[in-house]
Amino acid sequence: MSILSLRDVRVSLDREIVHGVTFDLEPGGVVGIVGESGSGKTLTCRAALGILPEGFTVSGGSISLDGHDVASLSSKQWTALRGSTISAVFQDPASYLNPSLTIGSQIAEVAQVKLGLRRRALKARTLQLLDAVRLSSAVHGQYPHELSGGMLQRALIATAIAAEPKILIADEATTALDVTVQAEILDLLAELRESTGLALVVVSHDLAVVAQVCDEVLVMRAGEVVEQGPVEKILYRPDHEYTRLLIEEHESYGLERYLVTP
Ligand SMILES: Nc1ncnc2c1ncn2[C@@H]1O[C@H](COP(=O)(O)OP(=O)(O)OP(=O)(O)O)[C@@H](O)[C@H]1O
Repeated sequence: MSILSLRDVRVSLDREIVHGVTFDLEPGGVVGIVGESGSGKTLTCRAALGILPEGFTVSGGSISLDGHDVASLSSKQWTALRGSTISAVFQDPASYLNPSLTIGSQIAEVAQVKLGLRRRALKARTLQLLDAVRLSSAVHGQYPHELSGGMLQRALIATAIAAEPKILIADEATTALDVTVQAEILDLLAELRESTGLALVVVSHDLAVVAQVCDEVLVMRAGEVVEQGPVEKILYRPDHEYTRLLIEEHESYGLERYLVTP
């Protein structure tokens, strides 16, 4: 059974902005959403997370999260699911971490609130999470300003997976990082998928990012899904002119690295 299922999801403010998104995410699967800025990728993710900005509503379609129709969830039920079933990391990790608390205490706080762990178990879990995101145990006592951008994104991923969610949404999570660090973070996400069965939704304007980690891709433009299918199909035999344009744009900086001749 799909762990996350969107059926013709529409998001509106005073007018409809996202015009119907449909996909199924299986446990351990990876769905990518690619498209230019403003195409509706983030709003789609926020709808799935139940955190649409003020004034926005899911105006059509349905979202099923771990078997629950989210339209019927109370805010208390939503809060319980967020973190422990579905979690997210966004661009600019520094703004999601508290500058005055150590990284260890911020990871521990999530594990404490969501898993109810106490002192010793909490410390063990925090160190295990740092190890899972390939950060040394020294980072436990460090503050956000002491870490590089790549390390901050790893720390944020550790907080996002602290309560053992089944789904992680990575929305432009590697965009601000240089290419090498970006590849390392994508490798980390792939590793977590392998080792924990975490299902991923990877959002990027960069087709190369999506090609590296995804099974299925949705190509969005101006709130519409213009094309959708297995990553090999989209990369090798795109039907839509806009997808071909995205591929051409990216060939200049190395999309071919991810294209394995079938
Ligand atoms: N808080 C907001 N208030 C008003 N309009 C918004 C808000 N958030 C998004 N929008 C509008 O909704 C549309 C879709 O935005 P969304 O953030 O989903 O796009 P995106 O594909 O994720 O783009 P980006 O890559 O720039 O984040 C855009 O046209 C944007 O202007």
